[in-house]
Amino acid sequence: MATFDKPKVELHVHLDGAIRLETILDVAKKRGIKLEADTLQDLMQLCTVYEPATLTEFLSKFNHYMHVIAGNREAIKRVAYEFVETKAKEGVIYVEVRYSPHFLANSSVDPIPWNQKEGDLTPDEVVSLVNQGLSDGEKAFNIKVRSILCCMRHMPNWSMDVVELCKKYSSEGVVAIDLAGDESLNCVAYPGHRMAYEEAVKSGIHRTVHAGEVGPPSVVKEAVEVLKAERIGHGYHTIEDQELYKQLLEENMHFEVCPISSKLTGACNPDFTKHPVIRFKEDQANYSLNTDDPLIFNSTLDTDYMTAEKYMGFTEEEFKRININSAKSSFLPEKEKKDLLNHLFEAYGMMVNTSF
Ligand SMILES: O=c1[nH]cnc2c1ncn2[C@@H]1O[C@H](CO)[C@@H](O)[C@H]1O
Repeated sequence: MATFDKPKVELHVHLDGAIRLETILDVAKKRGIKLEADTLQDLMQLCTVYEPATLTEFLSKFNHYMHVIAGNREAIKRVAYEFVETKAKEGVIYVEVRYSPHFLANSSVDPIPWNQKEGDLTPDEVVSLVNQGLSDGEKAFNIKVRSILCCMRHMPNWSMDVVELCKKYSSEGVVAIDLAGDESLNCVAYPGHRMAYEEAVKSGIHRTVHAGEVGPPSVVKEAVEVLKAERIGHGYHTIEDQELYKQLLEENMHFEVCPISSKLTGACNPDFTKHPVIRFKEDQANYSLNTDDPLIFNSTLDTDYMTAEKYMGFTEEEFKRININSAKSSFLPEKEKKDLLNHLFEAYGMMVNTSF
């Protein structure tokens, strides 16, 4: 039985970090792509981070399989659909899933990623395909799914495209923009990212930013002050700047916490009993628990919850509280947010809060 066997909300998970190993093998076979591993076991060995590494080492894992899925319409739709099935099985009733449309394209993207040959799949069509897969999954597995499009830290020239895609596909479930990638390479957001986030503010596109995962509190500050982030991806290192942390607590900033990820990317002390989320919990901060990249961490949402329970003193009450906060901090419109909250209140045996 799951650690917290009740409906859950997940806000921080990468679609391309949540692909099934079986699917990678199967698509590679169908497309005639030679992989460095041809059994599930070997592929897992290749793609998984087992011991605490660095964010850069972790990000290099994507090199082993992204070329299999990228550029292939059927595979992209399939991955999105299967993702929804996985989340439904984990007891998630609402999930916001993120990815970089450029990383899955092989046309109208410079440079073409993963050493692919140029083809005719644009980032725009990638978003449309993912939307179809997610929407088919929503119907089949009866959960609600929305998506977030990622800008990449090292690719500021893609960011304006990303915000335009957010605008274009807002009626098809794209709810926000994100900035992901290697925070340890460059900490200050390039003008390309800043311009994209300014456009997001102007156009009413919601904003989250990976910040303070491995980087210093100044990256979090920049995310909030310059990029106008409404949520912070990870944000662990915020607590090293007490003044900033206090300010964000007062503003009820939402932190998207990913426990297992934070150990294996080297973002946090590998001793879970010293994890910053314990401080978040003590301060009754606004945060969620998430998987981030379950393929690479060989994890599930339950293993993240289990970790929180076993090493961080989480109780059923806290799990309920954070899921309610996650729903409140989701990027759904107010009416849908209320419906989601009511669903949770009912499932948790709580009074429906009409004052919200
Ligand atoms: O924990 C993380 N920190 C920063 N970037 C990440 C993390 N996990 C995945 N990605 C990056 O986001 C891209 C789009 O989904 C992934 O391809 C990966 O490069």
